[in-house]
This record gives sequence, C-alpha cells and structure tokens, in this order.
Amino acid sequence: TDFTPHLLPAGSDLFDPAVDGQHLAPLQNMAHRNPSIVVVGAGVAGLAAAKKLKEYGFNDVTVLEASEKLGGRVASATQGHVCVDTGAQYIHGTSEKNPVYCLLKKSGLLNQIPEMGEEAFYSNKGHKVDANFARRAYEAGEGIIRYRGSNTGKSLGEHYAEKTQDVIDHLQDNDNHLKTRMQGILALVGKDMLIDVGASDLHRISLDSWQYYINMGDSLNVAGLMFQLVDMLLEDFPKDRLLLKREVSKIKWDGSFSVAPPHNEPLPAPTESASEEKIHQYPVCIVCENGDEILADHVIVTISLGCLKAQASSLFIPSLPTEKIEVIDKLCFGNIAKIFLEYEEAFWENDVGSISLIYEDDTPASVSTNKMQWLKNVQSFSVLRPKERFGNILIGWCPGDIADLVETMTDDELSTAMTEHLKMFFGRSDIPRPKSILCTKWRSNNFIKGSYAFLPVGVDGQVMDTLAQPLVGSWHPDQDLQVLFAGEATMKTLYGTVQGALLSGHREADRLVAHYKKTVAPTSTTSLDKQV
Ligand SMILES: Cc1cc2nc3c(=O)[nH]c(=O)nc-3n(C[C@H](O)[C@H](O)[C@H](O)COP(=O)(O)OP(=O)(O)OC[C@H]3O[C@@H](n4cnc5c(N)ncnc54)[C@H](O)[C@@H]3O)c2cc1C
Repeated sequence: TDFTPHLLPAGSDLFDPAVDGQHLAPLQNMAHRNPSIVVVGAGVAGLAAAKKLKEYGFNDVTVLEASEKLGGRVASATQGHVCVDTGAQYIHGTSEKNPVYCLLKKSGLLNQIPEMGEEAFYSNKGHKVDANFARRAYEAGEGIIRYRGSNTGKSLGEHYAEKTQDVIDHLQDNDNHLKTRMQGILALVGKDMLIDVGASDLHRISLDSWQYYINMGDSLNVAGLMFQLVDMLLEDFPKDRLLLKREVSKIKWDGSFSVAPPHNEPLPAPTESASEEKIHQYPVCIVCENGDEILADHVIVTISLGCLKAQASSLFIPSLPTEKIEVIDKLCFGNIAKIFLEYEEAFWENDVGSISLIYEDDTPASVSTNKMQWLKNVQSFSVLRPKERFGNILIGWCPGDIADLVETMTDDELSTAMTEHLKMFFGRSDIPRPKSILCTKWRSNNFIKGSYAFLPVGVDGQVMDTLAQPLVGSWHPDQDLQVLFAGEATMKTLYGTVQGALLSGHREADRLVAHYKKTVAPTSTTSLDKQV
C-alpha cells in the first residue's frame, strides 16, 4: 500500500482533553505511539466521530469513504441553478439539546429560514378542500398516529385503524360526504407517516417504535442549508486524512498485523522479544477495494444498516457474532424518494408552503402502498421557499417500495405521470410539465441502499443497542474495542435522524477516550507500553 497512516512519529502531541469535567492522563505517556483509528464512512456519524477524536487529541485518525462525496445521507445536488438537499432537510428538534440545531444556529444559517407558508389541500375530485377543516382533521389523525406505545407488541396500522374508526364513529354529523372526506384526510396522515418512517405498510411498523425516542422539539425545514453541516464537521480535520473512493471490502479485526515484513502478512502471536519494539502489531487490517491495506488499533464502522444487511456476512473476518447478524436481519431499512419538479412559473399560490392531495376513497385502515397504483402514494408536496432563492420548485415525496419504483423510472415517465396527477387534483388542464426533474435514488445507491432504519412489529428498540456493541477480539487478551459501530441505526433514542448519526459518532469517540482513560493510569506506563 502507498498509504501508511499508522506510521506516526513517536511521541506525537496527543494531549489530555477534559472529558466530562475530568482530566485524562496525558495520552503521550501511555504508549510509544498514538492508537491508530480508522473510521469507515464519511457520513455525519463518521465525520462527527473523527472530529471528536481529533478534539480529544487522537492524532492518527483516518476516514475512508467509498463514494466521491463526503456527507452520506446529508447530500446535495444542483437543479437548474440552485442547490437542493437530496437527503436530510429538516432539523428534527429545534432545541439546545440538538447538536445539529446548535451547529447550524451558531453558524448564523438559521437566520435565512423563511416562513413555512400555508398548507393547501386538494381532493381527487379536482377541487380545493377547506384548509381549516382539513387542518383540524389532520391534527386529529396526527394525535393518534404519534402515539408512543410501550411494549404493546402491536403494529402502528392496527392501532391507527382502530382509533381512527372511533373518531369516524363519533362524528356527530350524519353527513356521509363529511365522513368520507374525514377518512380521506386520516388516510393522508397515515400515508405521510409512511414517508416519515420509509416503510410501505403501517401494519409493518411497530407501535412501540418510539418508546425510547427523545423528542428534541419541533421540526424546522432548513431546505438548501442542511448539507452545510458537512463543512462544519470537517473544520479543523486534516484533509489528507479523509480518503474518498476507498470502498472498504474487508475488515480483518482479530489478528496481529504489521507493516513489516512486506505484504502485511499476519504474524504469529506477539512475544516479549526485542523485535516487538520495532515492529508494531495491530489487531485490525482494513482492506479496500482498490487494494490499499490499512492497519489500525480500532475501526469505527459507520456504514448504513442497508449496507450492513448486504455485507454483514462478507465484510468482517472473522464473521460477526450471531447475535449481531440476527439484529441486522431483524431491523428494517426503509426508503423514501424526493422528486424535485422545477417549473418556469408557479401554478400554486404565492403563500403556499405545502400541497396535500386527498383521495376521498382512501381509508385509514388500508394505509399501505400498491405499486399498480403508485401515484396514490405521491400525496405530499412541499414548496421550496423562498421563491427568490429557489425559483419554482416542488418536492414530491414517496415512501417504501413506491420510492424503490420511482427510482427506476425515466425523467420523462415521471414528468408525464406527475403532470397528469397534479392536473387531476387541481382540476386544471393547463398545469405545465416541469422544465426539469430530479429524483433521488437512495435505494440504488450502493453505498447507502435506502433511507433510514425502522422497527418492524415485534422488534424492540433495544436491538439497536446490540448493533452498537463493539467487538472484542481474542488474539490479544489485553486489547479490545477492535471494532466499534456508529450510525443512525445504532441509536434507539434518535434513529433516522441527523443528530442521531452525529451523537452516535460522539458516543464511539467517547468510548475510546473512556477506554484509554481506563487502561492508562499515569503511574503504570510500563504495562501500557506492552499493551498498545
Ligand atoms: C431522503 C432522506 C431524507 C432524510 N431526511 C431527514 C431529515 O429531514 N432530518 C433528519 O434528521 N434526518 C433525515 N434523514 C436521515 C439522515 O440523513 C440520516 O439519519 C443520517 O444522515 C445518517 O448518517 P450516517 O452517518 O449514520 O450514515 P450515512 O450518511 O449513510 O454514512 C455512511 C457513509 O458510509 C459510506 N460507506 C458505505 N459503505 C462503505 C464502505 N464499504 N467503505 C467505505 N465507506 C462506505 C457511505 O458512502 C456513506 O457516506 C434523511 C435521509 C434520507 C435518505
């Protein structure tokens, strides 16, 4: 390999930061070299872990990213002349508890956020629906669907069908038309939930999904700004330690590897011999698709749950423990698609921020997708605001297997379908075709494979703790934490969010600090010299 990040000068300036108010022993005392740490994946979790480790004083940190871009699911693309967020665009929780909110606020970016705009509702009968009525009905549905079950073992679909039926039954009015419309709006709420979760069927989702969840406050749409978070996470991190187009294909994590002799052949178990002083041995060897091999003391794996599902059995040597593989199997990795439609002129009103399409024949009991009628699950659009910045762009959202489907369609097919769809709801034949169209492709992105994790019925969020558990090897009984795991799917309190990813990265950086704090007592440097 032409890259040897593990070979740092001895006695590098690794200093003790204050952690939780306590001081660590100066890390340069603990060993004759820095621990070598490799982070796999430069999404928010990976970048946050790397930045934090750097802040803690670890100097030998390298990030390996498979794609050509940093940021993972916090991503942008250019449409027309503007930059749009193809991944995350909402801060889920506008409070000081949320580090993503704090970072964006500190940068002053949040001063640019426009008003949300009005909600507009249209019926499949081709007319506008009274917004006051629709909003009240929508809120009633949200109150039901946002229920935080705890150990119920039920599905969200079962709960939603049951409780919304109570609402319908108790409507004073005998007006069947009103009941039908109410059902349509409650179904809309259910369909929007499928987008939030990335699932295809409410009956698939556990009602207990949010029992450990931390609500950090209201959501804020930061369209066009979220990807700037990536630059903030990169600040002060040495750019030569961020390696793009380095797809990791093997993580040999329980061996004894050395830079000499050549070819990084595994060596026999370490001995007390003098040669050990010269040849450092590493428990982890990370092999990249391009042939690079990088030796490390620790590797933090931050690849998505979708990638873990695809690679769990081939990526790790030795294989992952059965318990970990079972958890990866049990958790679901959903998908959503964002379809950006750019128009010459807006056909919606100036003050509109969102457009919802109500199928009056829908019922809340049957909220699931049907590929044969896929347009029924393209019911929610948001307007990119302000117009002066974005021009006239609508984002259509779709969930689960409908997202999988639209990813495979051509721009022309999508453009035709969306135009007919909008014509029907607006009751207008003069709705133009978009002048450009951009559809996200998260499922077919080989380095992501979907949108975010969700909990299916019967799976408790605690399995995410199991996913987060580090691996401890057996080769060196006195070395551990060879493999650590971060990423949104490892956070039962915040999965599916940017701050969940970020905090999972911090958690693993903290774990390593605590590890060295535990293993390094200022008075016992001799044993430590042997250890690392
Ligand atoms: C369309 C969409 C909309 C979203 N909207 C929101 C939102 O509004 N608000 C919100 O809070 N969250 C949202 N999310 C979720 C949020 O984006 C994610 O939870 C978060 O970004 C995940 O970060 P991560 O670091 O865990 O994973 P990732 O971002 O997936 O990072 C993993 C990285 O690993 C790399 N990688 C994969 N395999 C390898 C390999 N073999 N070798 C090396 N590198 C590899 C990948 O290329 C990627 O860069 C959205 C997600 C999507 C897809």
